[in-house]
Amino acid sequence: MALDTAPVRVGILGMGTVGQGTVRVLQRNADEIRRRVGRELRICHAAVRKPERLHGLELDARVSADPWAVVRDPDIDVVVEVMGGIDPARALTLAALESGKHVVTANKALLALHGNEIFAAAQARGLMVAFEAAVAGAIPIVKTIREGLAGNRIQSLMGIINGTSNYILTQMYRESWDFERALAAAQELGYAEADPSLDVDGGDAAHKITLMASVAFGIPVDFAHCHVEGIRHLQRQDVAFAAELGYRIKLLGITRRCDDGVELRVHPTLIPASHLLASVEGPFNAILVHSDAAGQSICYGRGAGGDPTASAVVADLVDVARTMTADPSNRVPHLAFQADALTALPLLPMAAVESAYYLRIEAANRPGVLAQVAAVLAAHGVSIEALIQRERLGAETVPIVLVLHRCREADLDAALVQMAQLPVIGGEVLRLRIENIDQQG
Ligand SMILES: NC(=O)C1=CN([C@@H]2O[C@H](COP(=O)(O)OP(=O)(O)OC[C@H]3O[C@@H](n4cnc5c(N)ncnc54)[C@H](OP(=O)(O)O)[C@@H]3O)[C@@H](O)[C@H]2O)C=CC1
Ligand SMILES: N[C@@H](CCO)C(=O)O
Repeated sequence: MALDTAPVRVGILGMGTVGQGTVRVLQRNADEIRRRVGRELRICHAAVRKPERLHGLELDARVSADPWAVVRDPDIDVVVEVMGGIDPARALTLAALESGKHVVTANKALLALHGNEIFAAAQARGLMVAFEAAVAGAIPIVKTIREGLAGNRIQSLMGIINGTSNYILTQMYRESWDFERALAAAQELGYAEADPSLDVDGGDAAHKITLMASVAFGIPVDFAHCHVEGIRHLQRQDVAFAAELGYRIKLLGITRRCDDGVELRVHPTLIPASHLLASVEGPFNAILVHSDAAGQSICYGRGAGGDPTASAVVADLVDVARTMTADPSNRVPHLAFQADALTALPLLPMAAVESAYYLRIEAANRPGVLAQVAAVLAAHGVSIEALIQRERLGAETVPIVLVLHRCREADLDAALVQMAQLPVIGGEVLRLRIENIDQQG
């Protein structure tokens, strides 16, 4: 059969960081891409709300202020959605599919919340929704899981998947900055989302781990059951105590297949300082995959930025261009498993999770306190592995840091409720989870 050599006609929604990066990469590598695909990927129509922000980018395409003009353009084969947000991105994506266009998107929030609806609409029409750029920027983790590890039973994924929070935690460790100063620097450097609470409160990482869990385990997208904690409440002293104990604190997205279902969670986590993930610093991302045949694999790279994210957008465009004329049933399924083989495994509540823990307790500076704390923990079957207590001469309260052996989170929850009632405990107890990565799957 002769190869179709007509240009693939691309419409693009949004011309910000990722949109401009996509145009740059398509222009810079046009020859290389054409050699790979056998045809040109041509941006024919772009939705640009503020042309003055294009910084001299030359766009040889029709330009409309209204994104609907791109979606309704009958001369477009693929729509790239890099506007972000839910509305109108959701309606535009569904309308693009309705009118027979494939979609490439970097919008993790949209897919984490509305992915099931969007993938079903695409499936019903034999169209592709490609989303490599939505997870960990340049790192081809979706392709790795969906295709490279397709022969494996995947057991767990654990990733540093938010560059902003990783940069903040790195600066808190390396420079002893407090959270606020590190966040301001991350914003200045352009790592943070338009709304940085998505980065520092864990929402962005939760969107990404939710999508990865679906691709790894063949489950529908279920953001509502993802447990999410961010890093706002961490203090410099926690980063320092963790280092003293031989750990680094990272905001991790974790998903793990267990006997009773699937764990899906994002929270700051202590990991051994000697583990490869601990050395992932600044805005970089890395994902550790445990699978039965391959064992452990790590993917590392730039999780954000115009050109790195465009790398993933363009790779998706190449995939779409290569298979748009193929029988849809012969394409790689959106979520790695055939749509009728997705299984809604139960997503486990945090109470059912087992973990080791770090506790920081602000306690009265007087004898007998430790004994009371230990007694409460023991009453709930929770045992202490290590302890740091600093003398502060004359101070009313002192921090006590405990490392706890693995226990069920429900047991620790019950112990913390009881501990909060001890008159010697001042303020909230900080609880962080510890993943001793090398020792568990
Ligand atoms: N930046 C990054 O490193 C990464 C981003 N992503 C995702 O990529 C997407 C885009 O992010 P990014 O490029 O950083 O965002 P930007 O804010 O830089 O760009 C978004 C662009 O879309 C435009 N836009 C938004 N709404 C509309 C609308 N209704 N009509 C027309 N134009 C509109 C904006 O215009 P205006 O300027 O007028 O508001 C802006 O030019 C998001 O989903 C993000 O989560 C994914 C991975 C990495
Ligand atoms: N704000 C995100 C961009 C990439 O999704 C981050 O910091 O990782």
